Amino acid sequence: MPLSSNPNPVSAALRGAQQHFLWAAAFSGLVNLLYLVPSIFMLQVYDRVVPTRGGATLVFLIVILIVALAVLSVLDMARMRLLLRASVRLEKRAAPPILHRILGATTATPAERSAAIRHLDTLRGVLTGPAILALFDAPWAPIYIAVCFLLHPLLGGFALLASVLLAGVALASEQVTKRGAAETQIRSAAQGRLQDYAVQAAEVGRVLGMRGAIVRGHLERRADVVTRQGALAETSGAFLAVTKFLRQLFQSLALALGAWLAIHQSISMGAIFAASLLVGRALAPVEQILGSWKNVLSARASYAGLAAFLRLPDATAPRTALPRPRGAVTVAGVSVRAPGSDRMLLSDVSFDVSPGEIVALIGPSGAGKSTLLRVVASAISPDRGEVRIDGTSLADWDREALGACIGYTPQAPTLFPATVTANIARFASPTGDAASVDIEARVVAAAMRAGAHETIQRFANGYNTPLTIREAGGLSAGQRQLVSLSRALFGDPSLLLLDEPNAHLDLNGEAALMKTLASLRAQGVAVLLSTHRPSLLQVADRMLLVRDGTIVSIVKPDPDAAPRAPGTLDTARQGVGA
Ligand SMILES: Nc1ncnc2c1ncn2[C@@H]1O[C@H](COP(=O)(O)OP(=O)(O)OP(=O)(O)O)[C@@H](O)[C@H]1O
Repeated sequence: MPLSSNPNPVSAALRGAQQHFLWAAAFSGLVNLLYLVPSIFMLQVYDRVVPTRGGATLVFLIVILIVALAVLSVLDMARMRLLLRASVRLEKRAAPPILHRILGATTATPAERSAAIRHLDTLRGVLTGPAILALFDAPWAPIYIAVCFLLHPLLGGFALLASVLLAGVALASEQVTKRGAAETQIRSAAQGRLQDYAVQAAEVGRVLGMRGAIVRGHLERRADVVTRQGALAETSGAFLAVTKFLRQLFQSLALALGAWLAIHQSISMGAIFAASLLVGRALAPVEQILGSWKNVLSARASYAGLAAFLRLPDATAPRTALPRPRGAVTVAGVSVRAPGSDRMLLSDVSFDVSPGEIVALIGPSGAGKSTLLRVVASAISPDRGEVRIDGTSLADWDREALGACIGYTPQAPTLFPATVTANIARFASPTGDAASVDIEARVVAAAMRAGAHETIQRFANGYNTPLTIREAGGLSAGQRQLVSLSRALFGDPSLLLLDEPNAHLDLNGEAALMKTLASLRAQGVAVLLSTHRPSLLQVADRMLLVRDGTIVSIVKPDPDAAPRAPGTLDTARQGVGA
């Protein structure tokens, strides 16, 4: 499916479900016409059956009533089913591009990402909730008012006035609660995210005696949200109470007006009760809409939120297919600004990495090494400048195709809650037994190259060990790094981007990594890595010293120099920087 052909798949999906909405609207018209039947029944019973004592007429009227009410129920069910289908269609058409965008939009904040799918769920829920039925019923209120006019112009005028008054209350409610509802929703979502994070960080909080302070912070934010929600519920509750009061009053006043008109022999006895029923029916949608106004508001906010989210640039949108890259990297004048501020994390950085070359980024903490690697990996987009792979700008590569040829280990080895094999294979799905065997063989080969094979074999279920969401996947930091490295080497990448790949490795792991890097270089793989430990520099062809977001010098290691001992990187840095 073309994921980027339509910038807003939600509106496209809703437009695609137009037929369903049109039929639901048509059925609503019929349903609302049939709602008139009880009023007509009452009119006929009072005006025809009682005065004439016509038993046969009564039976006939009852049969008509039963048939009409049965048809009404069937139509009601049919329109509900149509709306259900529209919501399924929305899920099918909008969920895939939204999920792709959630993972693909490089400029989205975590809050925007997690809100996006919630917005879709809210919209889907509203499509099958009471609010939409009330919205479908509302346009038919004029029918009842028109019938009231047919009974007597005064009754019609009264029904019209009552509807306008109730609609006014609904509009006032919307105006008063709109801003508060949006603000409460934002604060409640932020509170939820902070709470989730605190759960993940509970261990550190407990050990460092921070629990009391963390709980206090949560309670303050919760109290704020609860107060706002309470105030909102109070306001909308008051509007709902006023609406209920007015509707009941208007319904009874309609009866009184009918009686007065009957006394003056302007209408029949039956019309008294029919008028009351009709006015009640005309006012019901207003009350229903007000009762589910919160849902209508959140649906509107969700639609706007999704539309804004879908306008964010998507680096992973499919592009024209290009041949498999050789891995030649060109970084040209790249600058990156800290999100939401003017602070430069990278300023006008330029360099290149050739196939078969190992380039190491070194420099003090916070210098910008990880940021640079993330830009080259296309995890974030630069504010200025560009990165080209084999001469083609990253923006023009198909990210899925390019990603399959890149090996990347982020600074924190992020693994997924799945088996070790699935993690290393990047969730590659076999389409037959042979393909399955092939994937397993490639997973083992990647793990062997990363020096992770023996370690993985010692896991409880070897390569089939499922990693969990909690407790860092159930692996030690070094084990996670080995699995992350294996994943980077899966699929014979032509470009390796390794952010401190040896930070948690023991001496054996580090030696295996150096051997693997040397052999990958011989195979023509381009490697860009960052490290604080000197050992990896022994295999580097060039070192770029990064400081304050710029490359301050480029150094080629002296092949005749004695191997550096651990801990001598700072001295080396000072040397290269001089
Ligand atoms: N998401 C972010 N928002 C704002 N500033 C950020 C963000 N990520 C990183 N930075 C800032 O960017 C600068 C460079 O960080 P980066 O992680 O690239 O440094 P590094 O050289 O990799 O450091 P280290 O060696 O400690 O890993 C730091 O000053 C950091 O505070």
